[in-house]
Amino acid sequence: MDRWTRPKRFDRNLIVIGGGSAGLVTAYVAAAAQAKVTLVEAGEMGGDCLNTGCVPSKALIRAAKAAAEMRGAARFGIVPVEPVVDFRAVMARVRAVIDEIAPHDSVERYEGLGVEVIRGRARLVDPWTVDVDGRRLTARAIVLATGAEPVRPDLAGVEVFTSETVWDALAAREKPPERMVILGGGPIGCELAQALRRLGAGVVLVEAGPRLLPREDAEVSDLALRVLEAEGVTVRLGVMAGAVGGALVLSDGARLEADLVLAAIGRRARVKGFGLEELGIRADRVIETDGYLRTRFPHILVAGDAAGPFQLTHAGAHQGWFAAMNGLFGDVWKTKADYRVMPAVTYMDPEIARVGLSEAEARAQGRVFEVTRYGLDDLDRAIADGAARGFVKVISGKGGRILGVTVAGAHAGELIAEWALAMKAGLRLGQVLGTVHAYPTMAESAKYAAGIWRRAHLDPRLLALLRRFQDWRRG
Ligand SMILES: Cc1cc2nc3c(=O)[nH]c(=O)nc-3n(C[C@H](O)[C@H](O)[C@H](O)COP(=O)(O)OP(=O)(O)OC[C@H]3O[C@@H](n4cnc5c(N)ncnc54)[C@H](O)[C@@H]3O)c2cc1C
Ligand SMILES: NC(=O)c1ccc[n+]([C@@H]2O[C@H](COP(=O)([O-])OP(=O)(O)OC[C@H]3O[C@@H](n4cnc5c(N)ncnc54)[C@H](O)[C@@H]3O)[C@@H](O)[C@H]2O)c1
Repeated sequence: MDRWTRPKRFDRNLIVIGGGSAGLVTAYVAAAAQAKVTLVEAGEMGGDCLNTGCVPSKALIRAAKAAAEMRGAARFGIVPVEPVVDFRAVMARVRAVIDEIAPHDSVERYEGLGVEVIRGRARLVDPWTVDVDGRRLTARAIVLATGAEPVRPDLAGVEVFTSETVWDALAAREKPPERMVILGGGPIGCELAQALRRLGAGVVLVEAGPRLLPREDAEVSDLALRVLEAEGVTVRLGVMAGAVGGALVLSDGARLEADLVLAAIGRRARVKGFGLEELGIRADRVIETDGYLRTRFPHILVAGDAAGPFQLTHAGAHQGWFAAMNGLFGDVWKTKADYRVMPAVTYMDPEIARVGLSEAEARAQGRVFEVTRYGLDDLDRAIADGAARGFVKVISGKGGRILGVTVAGAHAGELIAEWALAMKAGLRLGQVLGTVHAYPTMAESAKYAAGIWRRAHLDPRLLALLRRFQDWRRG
């Protein structure tokens, strides 16, 4: 720190580098706190989520669902049809959805909220000064919200696309690829494998580890595998892809012909080329921070994918509040980023959603816990909807304290919100059970899961006593 002299005055309270979900929220929160804040974005406003991540993937998934419903209509007594997929029109809609959402993240919107937005590449010159294409700005605090980029596999001679480039490659095609290889069975790989398969692509999904979605419990991975295979995705587990003479060859010797190779093998923080090394700010897969999101300089903070560990849009937005507050007020008052209740959803069909601990995580942490399962094949609404597959799995502690919930099933991404609220509010399973849920809804699954937990905790002595009492009352 002694190498640099702190300016006596600053022209801004806060500079935010990066206009993705994390940077946008950071800037907005700072402006709401009446700070003079400047947001610098080198590429597209909205970052990864809007332009190459959540939004295009969810739009594609919706089109794929329409195709799957047409194929699967027989179970409703409707003659099924093989959909004619106009792939150009599908990709045009994906683009149109991005364009329709773009105003939410636009320069105009944020300027209206009191944020100064500068389009250009930012570089840290010293711990308080940012250079944007030759223009120097100073600020009391700086938030790095520079996001993450896809990890690229070492496949010499093979053209490999990533989530950053695959959308243009798909949009340029008349038809979905007949032979698509997707590397990586995480959320991106699983979501896109199913969606593109449903739209008519031939898909081989290659996962180096022994199961898909390795962050989830094994039964979730099994469900994802069964679903993908049933829909015609070829899943290869436990193999690595390599390149031999420009062709894709798996570690078991299988040679894969591919029209399009997509790597979805993880994402790492963007850390190069904007002055971090020169300031000695350490970074590997993410930029190193403390619990307050501060780097080794307490006034330089990080939010979003660049900070990790979640790499989710709403996690970045959540961190944005802490980064803005700790950046603006950290010298007098600071607060640790709170991750206890962080939902995550993989938008396969059925959706897979979790908040809090998985069973494996509870075990790894040495927690005393119990597992309650409720099968959605029992739920009236799920049966009526032809969606009677999946489960709710609750990890609970003493007295029904909710430690974590996984929901795998139709609308799981919506259902997890109730569990997130329950956890945030410190509600126990008994209170979920005591809440009236409308009939017939998928949300009733929460009440039924809580009911199973309750039944497992009934006191047999009290039941015996009650039985005797009722017998006595009959005379
Ligand atoms: C295919 C796919 C699907 C996804 N689906 C979901 C989902 O359904 N739900 C979910 O929660 N998450 C999802 N994600 C993850 C989500 O997109 C990211 O977690 C989120 O976008 C990260 O936001 P961020 O603000 O941290 O970074 P980014 O959105 O990457 O924003 C960083 C911004 O910083 C800019 N920048 C970088 N360096 C500089 C510099 N030196 N100067 C100026 N600007 C700079 C970049 O141009 C970029 O716009 C998905 C990701 C992918 C790839
Ligand atoms: N619905 C969502 O919330 C959503 C959707 C997409 C992405 N994301 C976020 O984006 C991030 C990145 O997603 P992702 O799916 O790219 O990464 P990931 O890290 O979640 O999964 C990558 C997978 O690739 C495997 N892998 C690694 N190297 C490999 C190789 N050489 N060959 C084959 N497999 C290999 C890993 O074992 C892992 O299963 C995630 O952290 C996730 O949080 C979220």
